Order: sequence, then structure tokens, then C-alpha cells
Amino acid sequence: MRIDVITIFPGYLAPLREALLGRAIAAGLVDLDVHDLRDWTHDVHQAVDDAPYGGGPGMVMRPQVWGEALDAVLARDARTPRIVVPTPAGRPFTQATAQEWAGAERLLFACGRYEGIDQRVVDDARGRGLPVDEVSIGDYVLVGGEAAVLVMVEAVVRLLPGVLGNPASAEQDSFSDGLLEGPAYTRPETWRGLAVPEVLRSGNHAAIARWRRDRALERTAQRRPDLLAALPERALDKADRAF
Ligand SMILES: N#Cc1c(N)n[nH]c1-c1ccc2c(Cl)cn(Cc3cccnc3)c2c1
Repeated sequence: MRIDVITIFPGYLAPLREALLGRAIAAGLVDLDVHDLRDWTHDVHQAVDDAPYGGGPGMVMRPQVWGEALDAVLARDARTPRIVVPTPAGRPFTQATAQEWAGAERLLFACGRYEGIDQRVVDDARGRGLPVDEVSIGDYVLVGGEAAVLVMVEAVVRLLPGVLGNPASAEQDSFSDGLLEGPAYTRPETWRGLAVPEVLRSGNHAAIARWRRDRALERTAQRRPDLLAALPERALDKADRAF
């Protein structure tokens, strides 16, 4: 997978070259290029923003600069990317989104700042038949798109074959079966007077699986009843319903 990121703060994306993601890049599983939007300005001030039409607070990012940047970055690889534009007004980014994007050959993230990117940049890209996803990572307000891109790239890249040491981890993710993960434990057996649940030390794999499923159902019901309500009928078996 090729990932391109366009931003006015390239340094903000440095963590993408650390740890798991860094190893994926080193292993050739991911090609990452981070581009400075100001490389496509032509004035001495390298202006990337201007006042909003219709008035209002803040500034809006100029379409000319973004148009040139996107055209140039698109042309650097024959593969057509999904263009991802983080925005507070976007569709929710979920595990399902990450799984969908993990199948893409190429992702191009357009990181904006200020009050956002002139809407005509997205409209022009869509008008040329390019797939554009305007997404939000959650119901809170950030200062720009870079933090969102760090989150989304990690969520996607960890799903790529060969990235996680143990592929089962991704299969047993929270959300992968529609439920939150239950509690996890490791040695010692007792710590500060708190013991590991006995069933986990029983060696009875059926009982352990049942206990873990019950804890996942319990936690999901307590913390994310919306996820439970969204589960398809077939997702809960008779034992689940008895829980
Ligand atoms: N994804 C996501 C996401 C999220 N979950 N919160 N905030 C953002 C986000 C993403 C992109 C931008 C761009 Cl471009 C500018 N801003 C600042 C801003 C703040 C309030 C209203 N308008 C713009 C962004 C905030």
C-alpha cells in the first residue's frame, strides 16, 4: 500500500515512521510519503489560506494551492488513491472504514488546518471521478487533520497482512465482532491482593471462551449499548442471550 499525506506540518506525521508502522515501512509493506503543502505556493509568504466568503471567524485554505498539490501528488503514482479528507463534519471513521481502506492500493490524506479546505477542492476531485471520503474520527474538535491521520493510518496499516506479528490479534479486536473486548490479565496470579479470575487459569478452553464472551457482552452493554443494539440477530447465539 502507498500512503501519501499532504500537510503544512510534515513534522506532525513523524510518528508514522516509528514502531509498528515504521517496521511495516521498512518491510516494504507500506510506502509512505509526506508532502509539505507550501511546496505548491508561489508567493513570498507561501500563503495557503484566505478570508472566508460570507464572513465568519478564521480562515479557509485556498483551492489553488490544494489543487496543484493534489494534481502533483496524484501524478507520482499510477494507482488511483482513495482521497481522505479529515473534517469535523465528516462521516464517522470506524473499524469498518479501516477494514475497507485496508483493501485499497493507495490512500492520499489531505490534512487541512484553519477552518478547513475550500469545498471546491473536494467537489473538483469527485467531479473527476476520484473517490473522496470526508471523515471524522470522533465527536470532539481538533485544530487540524494531522492527529486524525495518525489515528486512521495506524488503524488501517495494522490490518495489512504481515504487519501484526499475530494476525489473530486483529481478528479478536474490539469491534471486529461488534463487541468491546473484555478484561485481560497476565502474571502474577495475585497482585496487590487482586487475583486473576480462576477460570482463566483452569485450562478449560470452552469455559474460558464462554467467560470471555460474557465479559465482552457485559462490558459492551455497560459502556456501548449502541453497539449491542446494532448487532445483527445472528450475531448472538443462545448462550449469549442467556447472559
Ligand atoms: N477528523 C477530524 C476532526 C475531529 N474529529 N475533530 N476535529 C477534526 C478536524 C479535522 C480537520 C480539520 C481541519 Cl481541515 C481544520 N480543523 C479545525 C476545525 C475546527 C472546528 C471547525 N472546523 C475546523 C479540523 C478539525
